[in-house]
Amino acid sequence: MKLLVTGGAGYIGSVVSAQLLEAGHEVVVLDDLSTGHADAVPEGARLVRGTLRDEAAGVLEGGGFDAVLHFAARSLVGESVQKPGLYWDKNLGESLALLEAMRGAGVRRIVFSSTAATYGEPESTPILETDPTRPTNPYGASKLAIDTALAEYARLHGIGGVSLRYFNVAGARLAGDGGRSQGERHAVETHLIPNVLKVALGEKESVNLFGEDYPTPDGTCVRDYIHVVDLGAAHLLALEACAPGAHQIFNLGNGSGFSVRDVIEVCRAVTGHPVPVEVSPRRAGDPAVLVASSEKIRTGLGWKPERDLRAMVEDAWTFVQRSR
Ligand SMILES: NC(=O)c1ccc[n+]([C@@H]2O[C@H](COP(=O)([O-])OP(=O)(O)OC[C@H]3O[C@@H](n4cnc5c(N)ncnc54)[C@H](O)[C@@H]3O)[C@@H](O)[C@H]2O)c1
Ligand SMILES: O=c1ccn([C@@H]2O[C@H](COP(=O)(O)OP(=O)(O)O[C@H]3O[C@H](CO)[C@H](O)[C@H](O)[C@H]3O)[C@@H](O)[C@H]2O)c(=O)[nH]1
Repeated sequence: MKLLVTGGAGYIGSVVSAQLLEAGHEVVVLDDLSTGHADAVPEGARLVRGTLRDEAAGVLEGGGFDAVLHFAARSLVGESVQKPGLYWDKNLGESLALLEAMRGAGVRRIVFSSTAATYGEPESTPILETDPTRPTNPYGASKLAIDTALAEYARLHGIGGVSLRYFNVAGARLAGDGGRSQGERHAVETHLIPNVLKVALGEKESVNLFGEDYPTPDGTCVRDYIHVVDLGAAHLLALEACAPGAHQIFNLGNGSGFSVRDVIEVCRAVTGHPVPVEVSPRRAGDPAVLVASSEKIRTGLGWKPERDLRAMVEDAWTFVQRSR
């Protein structure tokens, strides 16, 4: 297939672009490089630099594209609380421009990066796709609005859409001899594992642990971590599953929860560094427990994660060491 990958210069989009190329697809990346890196775009993919609003229609029109994989977004929860307008504009507004561009060009399949943040504070665990969606911040609300728009474009314009609701994505794609590995390198890093690894690298003295008074076994937040390569495999299946006129939603997590202390322990074991911890107050808006039921994608699309938390930390650790 000929595919447009929005956000393909970012962490997840660059990994999935490499997997798509490996599977024999043709890839064009559209990215404004607001948080991505041109050199993360894998060899063999063409990069068009620009926003969805400015460039999507021009790229898609007459381009012979079969489908779009839509990763481009602003995704810092804290920033979204400070600047809700930016998140509505950049996430919902630019996604609507993309959907209109697809409609104009007759491209009918889209796989979209949705998020666990659409659920907000869950009522029960593990979270099912049918559970209530009550986002607690503008980031999650803007992503939920895009899911809703996709359902309308499916119903009214015959688009085939799949929303994948990622839980906590981690790890890296390590390339073989001479190839370029891809992983997380955000200028503003809020995610737990890369922040712990910065301590192991000696770039930070200690890791902040945001809250140890949660109603969880060790008092720290519990999350469901998924390896970025397993996540990518789900995109290939989702692409095949796009059916005109239907919008489907699947959770994407490994289905087991690890506390912040568990994660730090695994990082200590992998790096051999003691990783000092500084306990700080809770981070605003963090739910105590977020664990996915991934039954629907396992039975519906035959997806199965193959990599555990230790593999995620090992690959992220190899990546950051190679990137120094
Ligand atoms: N990382 C996670 O754990 C996680 C969890 C849930 C959902 N997601 C979603 O997955 C997607 C990818 O996340 P990531 O961690 O790779 O983020 P990232 O910031 O590394 O990648 C996003 C990419 O999109 C580009 N971009 C942003 N806005 C754009 C626009 N309007 N036009 C063109 N390009 C634009 C950026 O330059 C960047 O390259 C996002 O949609 C995010 O919301 C990520
Ligand atoms: O330096 C840090 C960073 C994080 N944490 C804690 O570690 C856990 C995981 O935090 P991350 O920032 O790594 O991930 P989140 O669970 O906050 O975020 C993930 O889920 C969100 C939905 O809730 C969004 O989808 C987001 O993009 C995705 O990365 C949280 O309890 C957080 O408080 C720390 O203690 N110290």
